[in-house]
Amino acid sequence: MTTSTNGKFDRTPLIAGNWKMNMDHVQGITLLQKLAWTLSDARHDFGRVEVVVFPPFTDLRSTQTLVQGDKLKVEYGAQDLSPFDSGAYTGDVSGQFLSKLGCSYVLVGHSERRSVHGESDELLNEKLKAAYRHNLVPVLCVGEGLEVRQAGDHVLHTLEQVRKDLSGLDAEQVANLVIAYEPVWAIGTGEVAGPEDAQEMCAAIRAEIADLYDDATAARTRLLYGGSVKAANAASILGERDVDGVLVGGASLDVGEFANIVRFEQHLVTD
Ligand SMILES: O=C(CO)COP(=O)(O)O
Repeated sequence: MTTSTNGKFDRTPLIAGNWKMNMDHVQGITLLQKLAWTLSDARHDFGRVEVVVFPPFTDLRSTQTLVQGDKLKVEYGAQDLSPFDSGAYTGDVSGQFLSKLGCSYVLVGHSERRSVHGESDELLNEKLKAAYRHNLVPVLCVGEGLEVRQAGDHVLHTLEQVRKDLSGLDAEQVANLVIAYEPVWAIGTGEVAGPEDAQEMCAAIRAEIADLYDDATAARTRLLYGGSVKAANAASILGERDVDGVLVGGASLDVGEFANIVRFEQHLVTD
C-alpha cells in the first residue's frame, strides 16, 4: 500500500455509486442490503474509505429506513436538488427535504443534467449554494465533451466550469466540496480516461482552487474521477496523487463489482 508523503491520504478516499435512473425503491433496498453485507463480510473499514450511493429520489425514504434501522455505514445522497428552498416550483426537490431524509451528499451538475436538461453554470452555482444552506455536501461534476478533448482544450474548458460554478463560495465551503471530473466522452461508453488523464485534470483543478482560495483549502477539497470506472481500472486511477475517489455509474449497479472498487486498496501497487 502506498504511504502518504504527499498529503493525498490525509483526504479520506470516497467511492460513490451513481445509480442514475435505475432501481426502483424495492430493487434499490435489495442492492444496498447486499452491498452492506458484502462489505461487512470483507470487514470493510468505512472510516478509511467512505462509501456513498446516489439512488433516485423515490428510493431515498426506504434507503433512510434501511440505513438507520440496520445501522449501515454506507452514506447516501440525491442526484440533484432545486436551487430554491420551497414554493411554487413543480417537480423540484428542496435540499431541505433531502436533509430531512438523512442525505449527506447531493450531486450537482452531472453532465446528464447539463446536457439533457440544459443546466447552466449560473444555475449550478445557485444549486451549490442551496446545498450548503441545507448542510448537504455537494459533489460538483465537471468535464469536457469529445470535441473539446480532441481540440486539446479540455483543461481550459473544465477550469472555466469550476470558476463559474464556485463563484461566491467561501474557502470553508470549497474545502468541504467534492468535485468529480467526468469527461463526457468516457461516461457509459466503456472508453475510460487513463490514470494520467485523471491526474492531469485533478492536479489542474487543485491548482485552480489554490489560486482562487489558498493552498490549505486546495489540500482539503476531494477530487474524484468518473467515467467507465470498473474494478479492473479503479486501483490504477486511485493510485494517482490528486485523485481522491471515483464516481461510478454502471458498475455501481453490480454489487460484486462495486464492492471490489470500494476495496481498491487491495490492488494498489506497493512502492
Ligand atoms: O456518469 C457517471 C457517474 O456519475 C459515470 O457513468 P459510467 O460509470 O456508467 O460510465
